[in-house]
Amino acid sequence: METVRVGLGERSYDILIGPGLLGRAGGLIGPYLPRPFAAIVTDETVAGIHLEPLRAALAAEGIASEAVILPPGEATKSMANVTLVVERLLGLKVERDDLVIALGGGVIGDLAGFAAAILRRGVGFVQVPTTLLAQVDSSVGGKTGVNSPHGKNLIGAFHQPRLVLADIDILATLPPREFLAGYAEVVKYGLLGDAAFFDWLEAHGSALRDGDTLARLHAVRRSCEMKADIVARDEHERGDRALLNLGHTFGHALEAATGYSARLLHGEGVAIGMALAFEVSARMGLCAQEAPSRVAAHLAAMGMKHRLADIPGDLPDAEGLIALMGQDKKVRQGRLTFILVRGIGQAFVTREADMAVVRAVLGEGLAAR
Ligand SMILES: NC(=O)c1ccc[n+]([C@@H]2O[C@H](COP(=O)([O-])OP(=O)(O)OC[C@H]3O[C@@H](n4cnc5c(N)ncnc54)[C@H](O)[C@@H]3O)[C@@H](O)[C@H]2O)c1
Ligand SMILES: O=C(O)C(=O)C[C@@H](O)[C@H](O)[C@H](O)COP(=O)(O)O
Ligand SMILES: [Zn+2]
Repeated sequence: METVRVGLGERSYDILIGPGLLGRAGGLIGPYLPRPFAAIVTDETVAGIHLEPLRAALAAEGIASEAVILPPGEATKSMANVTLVVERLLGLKVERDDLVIALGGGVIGDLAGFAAAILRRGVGFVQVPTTLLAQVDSSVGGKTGVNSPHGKNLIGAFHQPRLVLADIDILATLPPREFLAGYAEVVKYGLLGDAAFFDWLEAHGSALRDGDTLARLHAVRRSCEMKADIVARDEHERGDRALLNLGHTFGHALEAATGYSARLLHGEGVAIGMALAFEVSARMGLCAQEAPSRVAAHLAAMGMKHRLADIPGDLPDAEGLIALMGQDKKVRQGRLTFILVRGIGQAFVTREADMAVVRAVLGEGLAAR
């Protein structure tokens, strides 16, 4: 088992990464519980595979548990479900000092974390991420929340978990499409700040995809190290943390345009958004033209969606997509913020993107559909 520490003063916590952690959950979570009880929030798909092993591991250490089970999918991340979860947790008499366990992907982690943040004005929670995306990204850093009809993640709170348990073995049951969507956020770390990690992913991405445990362990650990470092520097996204949003200004607009449906998973939108951010950067003369080609080549080699043409069904035109970006949380004084690049591993945050270039890149991508 490896440990990555998120250094946030009195809100610091450990990310434990390794195989077989779910079976040890009772022993690992027990020390954080004031009484032998935990409430678990999960979704139907994850519950069918991993809930009973978790409950058995807790019971083995004398910890009783109750579960709240939601439907799977991005549409679950709504205020209606926050209300439902909070009311169920209150019904279970979850106390201020109890812990909520989020067992699932980013949808469950974001929603359960937000429910914990507002329950009795804040109870603690533990992340047990079950997707690659959640292990490398959403379970770390304390961004919790849900979508609004106005846009992605617009309602939420910063609420750090007390502990993250990333069991690598759990990824064995993840469908390939979900694995690749999570892999987009892994690639993001290389592209935003670690060119050597991107080199490593080019060499080992297929082994990782095909189930190599050591490769998965390395990718999850390196991703968590990078995220922990950025979050410790800028917990509330006043500056550098926005680097973690590489590809997301585009990606979130695409998710809104596809109705938060199975047409486009979050990670798929991020992969396409990163390819667009690299293309915009090259056209603005910020980076060499080889950079977007290299990014697109790796995403394609992994079998990932990486072009607007890869999204099924209708999409708004370029103006429509730019209008959707208007609700992005990084908008300041009406100006869009983009994460652009000077090369692989050299991302930066800017409000000076050339909107004519953005419009042209979107227009060409849409025309190729
Ligand atoms: N808070 C953050 O910092 C942050 C970071 C990145 C993404 N996110 C959010 O995360 C969400 C996406 O998360 P996600 O990609 O994990 O999606 P998800 O939570 O919808 O999970 C993907 C699908 O896989 C299923 N699943 C989960 N684990 C499984 C397993 N081990 N075996 C089989 N099936 C399994 C789920 O039931 C679901 O159908 C988005 O809402 C995104 O906005 C948040
Ligand atoms: O942790 C962060 O900060 C991120 O930006 C990570 C992203 O991968 C993630 O999708 C996050 O939820 C996006 O945040 P938002 O503030 O743009 O909604
Ligand atoms: Zn993301």
